[in-house]
Amino acid sequence: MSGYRLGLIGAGNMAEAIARSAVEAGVLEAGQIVASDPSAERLSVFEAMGVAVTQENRRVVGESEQVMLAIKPQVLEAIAGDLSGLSSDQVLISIMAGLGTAKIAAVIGKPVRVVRVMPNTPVMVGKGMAGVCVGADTQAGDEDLAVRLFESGGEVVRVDESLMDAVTAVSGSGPAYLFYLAEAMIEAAGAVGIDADAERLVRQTIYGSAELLVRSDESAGELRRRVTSPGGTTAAAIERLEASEVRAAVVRAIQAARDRGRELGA
Ligand SMILES: NC(=O)C1=CN([C@@H]2O[C@H](COP(=O)(O)OP(=O)(O)OC[C@H]3O[C@@H](n4cnc5c(N)ncnc54)[C@H](O)[C@@H]3O)[C@@H](O)[C@H]2O)C=CC1
Ligand SMILES: O=C(O)[C@@H]1CCC=N1
Repeated sequence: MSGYRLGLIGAGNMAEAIARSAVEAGVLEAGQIVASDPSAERLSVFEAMGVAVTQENRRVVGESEQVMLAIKPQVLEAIAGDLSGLSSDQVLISIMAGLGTAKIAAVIGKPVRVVRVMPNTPVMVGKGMAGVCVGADTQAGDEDLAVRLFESGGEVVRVDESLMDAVTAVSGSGPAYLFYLAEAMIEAAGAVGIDADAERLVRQTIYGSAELLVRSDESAGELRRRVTSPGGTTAAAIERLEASEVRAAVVRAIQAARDRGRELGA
């Protein structure tokens, strides 16, 4: 085995964000990473970072201490043969939604030391949230590199694997719910007559509110109540949201995401 510390199978958006934050934080040097992807365009992005690149997944498996699966879950079966060369010395880190550690080992066809991580896209700006769990065949400390990688791009919480689909639904998919809200607020700003400044008003409002939520010791509910003067403008809006059962819709949406994760892993 040659000297790569981390081999990335799949050089897409998440792999790029993870490699960039690891290199920027000094967890790994670019020269300690190799990435494989069928897309020459994606590989050129990694090459520009100083990462070694290849279109052969087998080379990544053969030359890396730890291998990260950053492909779509639907691609795993097609590349199972490429992963059959994994040895008992290697750790396999998976960021794929849905697929459990036992399922991954079953598809590969032998016991594998699988560490499962569910990150999210704010890792691109160093503000990610990742859930981490380990599979049955791991050894003490197998998750250490994964934890350091994802701590370099935000925060890490260790969870039981039974909760990974739930974590995926809450924080993995979570950024999309907030972007959806932003889209709706920008549309609404237009509907009440604001044109050029709509994006700016909404982006800064979400950014400032997120920072307030993170920095404050108060609950989200209390922060909301402080904006909501009795009989005022916010109360009028919240009454309409409650009447539209938006809170229940969010619960159902997160349950649907959790259930889709279970389906992907079945
Ligand atoms: N996008 C997100 O917000 C999050 C995604 N994930 C998980 O991360 C994984 C990757 O997602 P993204 O980076 O968003 O997708 P992406 O589509 O940007 O990256 C996937 C990459 O895999 C490559 N690929 C396709 N077939 C391949 C093969 N046979 N061998 C090697 N590479 C191959 C594609 O060319 C692509 O570059 C997924 O499993 C997803 O569930 C996890 C958390 C958040
Ligand atoms: O939508 C997905 O399946 C992936 C997993 C979490 C975020 N994106």
